[in-house]
Amino acid sequence: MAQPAIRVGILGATGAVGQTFVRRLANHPWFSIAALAASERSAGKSYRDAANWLSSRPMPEAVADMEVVPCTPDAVDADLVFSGLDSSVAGEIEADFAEAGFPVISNAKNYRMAPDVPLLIPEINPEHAALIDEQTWSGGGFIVTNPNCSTVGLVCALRPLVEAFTVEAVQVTMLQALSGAGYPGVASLDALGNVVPYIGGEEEKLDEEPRKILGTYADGAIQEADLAVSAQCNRVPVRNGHLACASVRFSDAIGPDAVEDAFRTYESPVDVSALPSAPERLVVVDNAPDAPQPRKHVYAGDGMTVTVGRIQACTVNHVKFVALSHNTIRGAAGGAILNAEQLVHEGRITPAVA
Ligand SMILES: NC(=O)C1=CN([C@@H]2O[C@H](COP(=O)(O)OP(=O)(O)OC[C@H]3O[C@@H](n4cnc5c(N)ncnc54)[C@H](OP(=O)(O)O)[C@@H]3O)[C@@H](O)[C@H]2O)C=CC1
Ligand SMILES: N[C@@H](CC(=O)OP(=O)(O)O)C(=O)O
Repeated sequence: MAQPAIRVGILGATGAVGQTFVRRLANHPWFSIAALAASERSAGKSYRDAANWLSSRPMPEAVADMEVVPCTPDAVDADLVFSGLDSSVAGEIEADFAEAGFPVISNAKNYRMAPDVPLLIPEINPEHAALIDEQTWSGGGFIVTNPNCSTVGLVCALRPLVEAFTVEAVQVTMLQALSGAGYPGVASLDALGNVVPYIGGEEEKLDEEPRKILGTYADGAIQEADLAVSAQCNRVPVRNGHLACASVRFSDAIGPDAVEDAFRTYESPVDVSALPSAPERLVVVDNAPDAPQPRKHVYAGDGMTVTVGRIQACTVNHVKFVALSHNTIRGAAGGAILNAEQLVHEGRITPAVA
């Protein structure tokens, strides 16, 4: 299907996540970048001067000379906005845009657990988008969020298991990349040759977000999944890629072969061929004894596929495995762009009529 051109704004465009939005939207087949917005510190400057460009690939020419505008609805002329805003300001600014009638596709944590806000992964819970109809912003806009970057990898691996079996409990140890802390992030003397077993607020998000994502939509609300998750989160000296070392307890004695089969046969409820950012497979299994590794596997499916390996029987729970996801692509900007594609595909976002 030929898609109309949708003009997008990026809130927080100068930040680490904002730059990933810029890179992945620069040549997008449906979306064109119409506005780059950031704080008053950046507004009025060219994007080239305002952004401390972090990627090893060059800044797209088409945005380098665009003027950065403030994060206010009257300064942004677009059909939708992506938000890579710092969470200390995202709550208020995203609300202003929703009030002004914008679809807000947010990567920030502020509204994820709000009862009327979808916490969306199209290949897992596309029906949760119906929560948009429960939102009551005066200007008719809405907010849709994507999960925390560690939650994403874990739930993509859990979804095939929840569909095939009854999952009772999950114990997960996360090894999280430095890029998750943004730039400049963790001090080099803390990061180098070290592991920091604390990421503020992260374990709580992993305990609660999966229950909403894997929950059931009915009559304008989500019934959370009955599933206990206990997480321990560590910052490790890796550039990109969050590794989840998980063990799962089922209601019955499910073994590793059945779990591997569930990963291999999982079919997304949406037609992924219709969505430009969707990978062919949400989850792939790699049975090499030393897979998955951030350096070798993090760009599976252009950073949108989760790689699972080390699937084994567990003597405490039933089965254990390791799942790797790209934290700033599937776990942030790539996931948000995929959400917007799904909402366009469903007809919930359309270009404004001039
Ligand atoms: N890094 C990652 O892997 C992940 C990050 N996230 C989340 O994404 C969000 C952004 O993270 P990250 O990109 O690392 O953060 P950065 O600090 O790199 O970027 C923050 C952005 O917010 C803008 N901003 C800050 N204050 C204001 C303000 N008062 N008004 C308008 N804009 C403002 C900044 O603009 P300026 O440059 O002008 O200051 C910048 O564009 C956070 O909510 C984070 O928790 C989520 C998942 C993964
Ligand atoms: N806390 C995550 C990144 C992040 O900002 O998460 P959230 O989107 O939930 O605020 C990490 O450190 O890897």
